[in-house]
Amino acid sequence: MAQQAERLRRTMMFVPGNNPAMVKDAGIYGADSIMFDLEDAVSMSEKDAARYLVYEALQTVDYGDAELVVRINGLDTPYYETDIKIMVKAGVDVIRLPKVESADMMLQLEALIADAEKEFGHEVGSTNIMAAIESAEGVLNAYEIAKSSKRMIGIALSAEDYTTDMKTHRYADGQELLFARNMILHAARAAGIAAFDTVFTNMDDEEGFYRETKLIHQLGFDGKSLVNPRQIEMVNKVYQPTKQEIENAQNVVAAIAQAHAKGSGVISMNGQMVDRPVVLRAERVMRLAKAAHLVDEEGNNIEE
Ligand SMILES: CC(C)(COP(=O)(O)OP(=O)(O)OC[C@H]1O[C@@H](n2cnc3c(N)ncnc32)[C@H](O)[C@@H]1OP(=O)(O)O)[C@@H](O)C(=O)NCCC(=O)NCCSC(=O)C[C@@](O)(CC(=O)O)C(=O)O
Ligand SMILES: [Mg+2]
Repeated sequence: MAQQAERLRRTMMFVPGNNPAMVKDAGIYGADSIMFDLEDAVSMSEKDAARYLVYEALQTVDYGDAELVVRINGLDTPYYETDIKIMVKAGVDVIRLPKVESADMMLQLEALIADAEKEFGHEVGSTNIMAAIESAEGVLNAYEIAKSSKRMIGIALSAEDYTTDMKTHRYADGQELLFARNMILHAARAAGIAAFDTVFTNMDDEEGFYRETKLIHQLGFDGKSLVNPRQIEMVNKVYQPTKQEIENAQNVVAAIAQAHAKGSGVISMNGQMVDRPVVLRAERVMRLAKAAHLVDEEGNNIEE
């Protein structure tokens, strides 16, 4: 079972499952999660080929310590049952269900995954799941979806389909996504799972991508779905803690160590009581700093 809370998922990059070159090289770009797509990036005529290619790649290609996700086809298609079987057989880390509108859909997915885990001798419960919310109904049901299963690692906003459903489209200022982003964030946080923002599809608008990534980082999203490796570095930069944030986090971690050495649960720092949310925030800052190679495994600064 992939580490749920501790795992960083700043970048979850879509890789068209029917593109051999992209599937083979997907691991060289450093995305935290690689998401092989069997759904909307793959035409009807290529569905079997994509499934077979991803099945083979999951078992033969070395993707390093990236989390391996597959977006299967939706429950309203003839493909999803075979997608589930084959991806569980291949040992994928996470199955992402698109166009989710209810908790029942996640329970249906979970039952099919459990059957496949039993069939292929995998530990039942070892495959994580996540939901892509792509419609008004899905947004309104976000909380029930988020808490539908212990396997859930997160929920994601899929704004291309969502804005179509809302009879609008993507604008530069993102006002059309305000409600959906906040609903998905609050649902995920209330359910204790991760929240992922939507893809940004204009490859040439670096400024717009940076602005949108700064906004979703400020709102509290764990990360963003991506469509191109050129976007990875930008997201990692935005999620990189400042020197001051790292120093504060190092002080909190040192204060924890001192308190525990004295057998005390209460932590204080410069006379200020340090409570659980502060400790959790500091631990996340240290994980982000390690991922950005700013500190070593022990949390000590790495001189640039
Ligand atoms: C956009 C473009 C054609 C541009 O191609 P270009 O070739 O111009 O890109 P370049 O930058 O020139 O490529 C430089 C090098 O990177 C390689 N490379 C590029 N992209 C790569 C990649 N993704 N994975 C691995 N490798 C990659 C490329 O092969 C080259 O390798 P090499 O030749 O060896 O140098 C390409 O990126 C692409 O196809 N993206 C994936 C699109 C996709 O998956 N759409 C479906 C998911 S969204 C959706 O469904 C909506 C949603 O559902 C979303 C939700 O649910 O959240 C909703 O409703 O909102
Ligand atoms: Mg979509």
